[in-house]
Amino acid sequence: MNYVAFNHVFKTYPRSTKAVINDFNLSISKGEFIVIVGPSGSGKSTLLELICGFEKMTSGDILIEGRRINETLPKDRDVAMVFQNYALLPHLSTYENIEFGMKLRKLPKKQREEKVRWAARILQLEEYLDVLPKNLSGGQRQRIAIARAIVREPKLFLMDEPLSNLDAKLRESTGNEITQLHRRLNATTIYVTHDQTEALTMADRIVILNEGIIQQIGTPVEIYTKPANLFVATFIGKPRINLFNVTYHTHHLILSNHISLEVGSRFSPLTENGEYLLALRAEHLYLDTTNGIEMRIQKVEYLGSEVILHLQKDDLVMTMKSYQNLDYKTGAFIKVSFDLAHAHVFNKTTHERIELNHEQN
Ligand SMILES: Nc1ncnc2c1ncn2[C@@H]1O[C@H](COP(=O)(O)OP(=O)(O)OP(=O)(O)O)[C@@H](O)[C@H]1O
Repeated sequence: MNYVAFNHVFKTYPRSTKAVINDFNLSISKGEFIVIVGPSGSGKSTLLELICGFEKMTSGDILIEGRRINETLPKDRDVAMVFQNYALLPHLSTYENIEFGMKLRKLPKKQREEKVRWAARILQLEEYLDVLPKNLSGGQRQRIAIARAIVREPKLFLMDEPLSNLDAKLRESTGNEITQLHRRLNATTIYVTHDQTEALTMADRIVILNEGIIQQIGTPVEIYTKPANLFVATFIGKPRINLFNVTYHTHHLILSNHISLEVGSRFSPLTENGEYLLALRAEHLYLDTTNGIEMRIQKVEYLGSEVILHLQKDDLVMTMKSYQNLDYKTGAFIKVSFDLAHAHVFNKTTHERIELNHEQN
């Protein structure tokens, strides 16, 4: 049985004609960590509000353990939310903040204490139990918010950009803590972010949302290596995937500048003289002094273990990642070739992925 299920969920806000959530369908297994990622305004927060019950669906159903929760009051839905701004009570200590919800639910004092101590141990908050939130770091405050959620032992955890107020270093360590905590508690989680790196590093499965419409559902590897459409290909991956307008002609892809790339039978699903979008990630370009296209280095981004080169030849621009030679100079010329075994092709009008023959090169 699906642990959580969304069936044809729609949401249109009053006085609006556009669906902010448009036919959302998703089944989640118990213990899964689902990351919903999309740009600003894609409907991520709205979706969480529908799950909590803070907003009402226009149509559709949400089920938890097979039970329809459409009409269930927010307080009875058994979901716990962790917000980006922590939402801690400023006049209460760490201990009291973690305990607060249990007090409201009138749990016996002894049980409350056991749970606070358990959560504080897991989230390494034991030394801060008497401290007020204002005297703690952002990372510690977010850990209190998570502790407060886990003591509820809810059926479902919802996390709304919990790392977005933290600096880069804390974001990484708190992200790792959330992943480890999830493994330890096996808590079913829906985590919302606009950050594709968080999605790739944390998720069991990613749901990519744009303008309220699911673009793709898949594991991080599936999403990265087989983007379902142009939106997914360009939204996921850093630097942004290279895009080229191409025409397919007698086993060749013709780029702008009339550059012609010979391609094998892998590309045979393409129509003769058809126009397509070719997409290739920066790590799939390589130095090729014999047959490469000569490009000028416009900019060098040195990242320590790798370098990103911004290359140009007339109206052809692309980025290339290099891991071996890191000593490149702006203004120099290099010759590069494409590793077409990793290329993606999209329909120029619908932007949908076209499956190539994967076995052959
Ligand atoms: N209460 C509301 N009334 C009317 N429109 C709303 C309301 N809340 C959100 N919207 C609209 O719904 C769309 C989706 O907003 P939502 O906040 O869910 O997106 P989001 O992906 O969470 O964005 P962000 O990452 O910026 O928080 C936006 O166009 C927004 O303007």
